[in-house]
Amino acid sequence: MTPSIFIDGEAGTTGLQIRQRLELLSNVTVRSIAPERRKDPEARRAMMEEVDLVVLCLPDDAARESAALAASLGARAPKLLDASTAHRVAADWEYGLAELSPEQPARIAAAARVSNPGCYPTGAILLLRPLVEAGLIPADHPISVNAVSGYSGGGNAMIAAYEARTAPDFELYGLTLEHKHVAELQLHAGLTRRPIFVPSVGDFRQGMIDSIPLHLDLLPGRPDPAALEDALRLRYAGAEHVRVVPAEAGAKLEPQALNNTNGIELRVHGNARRGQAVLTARYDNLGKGASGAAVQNIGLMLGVAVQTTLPGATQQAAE
Ligand SMILES: NC(=O)C1=CN([C@@H]2O[C@H](COP(=O)(O)OP(=O)(O)OC[C@H]3O[C@@H](n4cnc5c(N)ncnc54)[C@H](OP(=O)(O)O)[C@@H]3O)[C@@H](O)[C@H]2O)C=CC1
Ligand SMILES: CC(=O)N[C@@H](CCC(=O)OP(=O)(O)O)C(=O)O
Repeated sequence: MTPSIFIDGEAGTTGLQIRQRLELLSNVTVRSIAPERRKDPEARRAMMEEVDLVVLCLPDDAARESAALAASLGARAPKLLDASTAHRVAADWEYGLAELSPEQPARIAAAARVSNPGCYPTGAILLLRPLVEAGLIPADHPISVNAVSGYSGGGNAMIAAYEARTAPDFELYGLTLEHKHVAELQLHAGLTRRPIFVPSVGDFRQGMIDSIPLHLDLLPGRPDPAALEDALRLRYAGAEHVRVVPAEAGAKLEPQALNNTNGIELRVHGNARRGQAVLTARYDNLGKGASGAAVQNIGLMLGVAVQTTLPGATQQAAE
């Protein structure tokens, strides 16, 4: 029998994108409840009892409630994949970033509860963790992450505001330095010092860039940009969805090139003479930043082959 999946919150931005990707597969069945009962705990609990895996695409509090509903089923509880921020630093949930380490795919496959990574932390963690592990960046180094997202990152409410033309063309936010992604970014990048994180959102639907400036003369051994790029290349050799791309001199970077794919491009833009570098990660906030990664995790958790890119997406070398 093909494994079955219930998406709790399937009408939301992330839920819809996961559903679109799962509809391409013949080796899983997606089950739904009547739209008018989507917030009814009894209907959700009954559906949870019948499926192999539940994907939570809900606001954080609703995700916690839904996880508790599933736990109340005891031995009949399905596997859970949570797309919200609620469980990303919880010790009893596995972190669903398959490229976190060579062991992570097997850990995700074996876990009953997996939290899907946040959109912004995905790029920053993939850039920083290998460099911290290689000793090129000390764990307590002061790190700043600047990022820009398409407006779909703010879910249905932000999409409606941009489409009604009532939102600004571009704005910085998170300026209290308390953004919900910082704890996750710090933990999974392996940093002991809390990074500064400055997100921003612009008038385009989807696409994301994280960028991390570095003064190379403050790093141990004063590495040149090529040493950073080599470490990333070594770490992601053979990774299906991560591509380390040489930065071209004078190149510009726009955020939408990988939209609807599950790919991510990492670059080291360096100036050896100035002893400076900027690390960048470019991806789709709804792809590798959310639903693409979720479907990748579903494949691992259910042991089935999946397609993580939407049809019609520009085929990227990263895929
Ligand atoms: N957008 C993005 O780029 C990303 C979002 N996420 C995460 O995914 C989660 C969902 O976000 P997103 O899809 O953007 O949000 P949306 O606002 O687009 O969708 C949320 C969905 O959840 C439903 N919902 C809300 N409360 C309940 C409840 N108590 N019971 C059942 N359903 C409920 C909403 O229904 P209704 O509208 O009727 O209230 C809506 O359909 C969030 O935790 C977010 O952090 C993760 C990665 C990226
Ligand atoms: C533009 C925008 O508002 N983005 C959201 C992040 C997206 C999100 O909530 O998703 P995850 O935590 O699940 O990745 C924010 O900054 O809160």
